[in-house]
Amino acid sequence: MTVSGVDDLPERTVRVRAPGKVNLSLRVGPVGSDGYHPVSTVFQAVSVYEEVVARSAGEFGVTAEGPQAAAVPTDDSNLALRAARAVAAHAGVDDAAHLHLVKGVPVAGGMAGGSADAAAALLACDQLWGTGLSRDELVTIAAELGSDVPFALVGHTAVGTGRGHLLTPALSRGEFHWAFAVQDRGLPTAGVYAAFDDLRGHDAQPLTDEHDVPLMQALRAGDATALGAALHNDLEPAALELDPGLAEPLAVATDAGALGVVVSGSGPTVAALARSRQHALAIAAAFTASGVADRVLTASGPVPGARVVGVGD
Ligand SMILES: C[C@](O)(CO)[C@H](O)COP(=O)(O)OP(=O)(O)OC[C@H]1O[C@@H](n2ccc(N)nc2=O)[C@H](O)[C@@H]1O
Ligand SMILES: Nc1ncnc2c1ncn2[C@@H]1O[C@H](COP(=O)(O)OP(=O)(O)OP(=O)(O)O)[C@@H](O)[C@H]1O
Repeated sequence: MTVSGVDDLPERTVRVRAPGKVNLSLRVGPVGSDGYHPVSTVFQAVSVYEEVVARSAGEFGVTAEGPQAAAVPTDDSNLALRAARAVAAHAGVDDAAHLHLVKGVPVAGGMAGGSADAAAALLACDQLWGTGLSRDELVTIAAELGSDVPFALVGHTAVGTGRGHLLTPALSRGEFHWAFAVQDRGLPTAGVYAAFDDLRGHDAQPLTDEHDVPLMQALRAGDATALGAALHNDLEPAALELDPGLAEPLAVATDAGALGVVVSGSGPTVAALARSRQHALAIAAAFTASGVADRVLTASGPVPGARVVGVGD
């Protein structure tokens, strides 16, 4: 309801939804002097969501709900809180906000759940405080928070270069269906990159973009079979080195007829590409029946990036 004379006031509660991601391809070059690895990656946003509810408050704070909420830090290291503070600092806002996170994306699962929280918090606080930051300003702040945060803002399908933060939208036709094997145990992203260095050492090849031509063609054609054959993750051997049990969900998905199966990002979530929504449910059932996942999810992609889904008192 709008009350005459106060409709210019910033709203007191803003709800934003942001998606998790799968790296359809993730190619990693030799580590740079800044400790980061150059990557060439193709992101797809999938219909597994984080929701952030931001409301005006006397001081900054964060709470979380969801199956793995206990694993989410509520101190200043929380990425959503850091995003809110970054908006306040950037726009010179004196207000604070409380953020409530409804977590649907696995925590420390390689699907960028914390990054989705950060992207959602950026958008929510911008709206809450009426700071009116441009898309470019939001993307710049996002890249300072983490390599995966810009993609959670943008969504759909995109090629990521640099640390993964420099995005170019990519064409994709139709809808792809996924089943995910989720583990309660997480894998630390920095640890997986370090294991990659140990395995590849100085043999990591400089990046070229020629490897992903078949994958990009498959996306443009909406060809799930070709996409399945083109899935690739340079971090997968490192994730398997740290968590050898991941071989099991990879094998179960293959046996269940997945078109392709890959560790998602830095893992440990395993992503299986299915022929249809029904087939995704069947692969998820196979994960459950064989006891190789603590939890299963099914989803489709691509989907849009962070979006305001509710504003109120
Ligand atoms: C594995 C991916 O999810 C694939 O999209 C990303 O590369 C990780 O992105 P992220 O979780 O947003 O990672 P950040 O928070 O930026 O970095 C966490 C740590 O991962 C390592 N890191 C991250 C990105 C990158 N291109 N090279 C790296 O070596 C660094 O040790 C860094 O300190
Ligand atoms: N809002 C948040 N939600 C979850 N974890 C957070 C959050 N903020 C900070 N963290 C910390 O970051 C770590 C990684 O969390 P996240 O769920 O983003 O991992 P991820 O999905 O593997 O990330 P990525 O795929 O981007 O590498 C967690 O273990 C936790 O300590």
